[in-house]
Amino acid sequence: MPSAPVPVTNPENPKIQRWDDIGLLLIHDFITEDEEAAMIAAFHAVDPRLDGKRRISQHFGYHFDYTTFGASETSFTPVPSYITDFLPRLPVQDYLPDQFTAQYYPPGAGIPPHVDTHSMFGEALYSLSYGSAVPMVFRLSDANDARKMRLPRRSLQSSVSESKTEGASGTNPESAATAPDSQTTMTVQSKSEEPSPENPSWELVLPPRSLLLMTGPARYGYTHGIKSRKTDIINGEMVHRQGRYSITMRTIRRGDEIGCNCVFPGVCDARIREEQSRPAAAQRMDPLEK
Ligand SMILES: O=C(O)CCC(=O)C(=O)O
Ligand SMILES: [Fe+2]
Repeated sequence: MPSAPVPVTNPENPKIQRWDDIGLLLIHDFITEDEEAAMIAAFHAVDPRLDGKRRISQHFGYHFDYTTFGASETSFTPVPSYITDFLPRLPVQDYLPDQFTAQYYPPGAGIPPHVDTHSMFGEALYSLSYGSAVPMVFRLSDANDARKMRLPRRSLQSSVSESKTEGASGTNPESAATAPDSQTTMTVQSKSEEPSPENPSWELVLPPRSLLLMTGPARYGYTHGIKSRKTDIINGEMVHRQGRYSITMRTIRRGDEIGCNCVFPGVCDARIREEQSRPAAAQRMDPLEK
């Protein structure tokens, strides 16, 4: 798989790498080793499991509501200080995240490629990595992703693959993979039946203690995911996966802010809702449906 496009590194601060054309920013050593150790201890004080096969998630702040696919206004878990302590260091300070998902990936676990919901969350989407490095796979979305995001949910459920492989779902992983009440390995088609993607995917290694910020195309038009596998090739060397942790941080949109007018309508939940509420004849004429 091709490696990531070459970033620009700020000579005054070599810890910061930017891919400005697609809206990605990676800050190395965003947290200290002491902070990392405290965060891992805090995670396992709540849930001691280390050796399962699946991701384990802990939610803080406003919870995700699986019926509205937005934030729940009634269900709130106080945000621990190990998170609030680093918020003043985030690169975007105009608005701060208020929804946090801490996840533990046992060695081998991944997350299907997806685009996080556009309409319900602000542009800045963060992933803080700790515990160990993992390659994140990015791919500019294509017509196949757009098609999959338009499949009725029931048909997604009924075509769940027997193979239990994680397939590209091009949707929010909260619905496809982490929802406690949904099947965590749901896939639309088995991999062998998948049409080849039009756009190449590439991997970006997320080192432990690094902060990834996705904005613009990286946030709205690219899918991101982590392959489920036991080994990775990192800097040309085969490395056995170790337990990895991440905190995904999002800012909930409320009231009039809910919606999206991005330039990636194919994978935009706001556009899909709009299309699907149009009369059937107008839907048939939609160029995305061709
Ligand atoms: O674990 C990560 O770094 C990313 C998780 C993710 O993509 C998500 O929760 O939407
Ligand atoms: Fe995501």
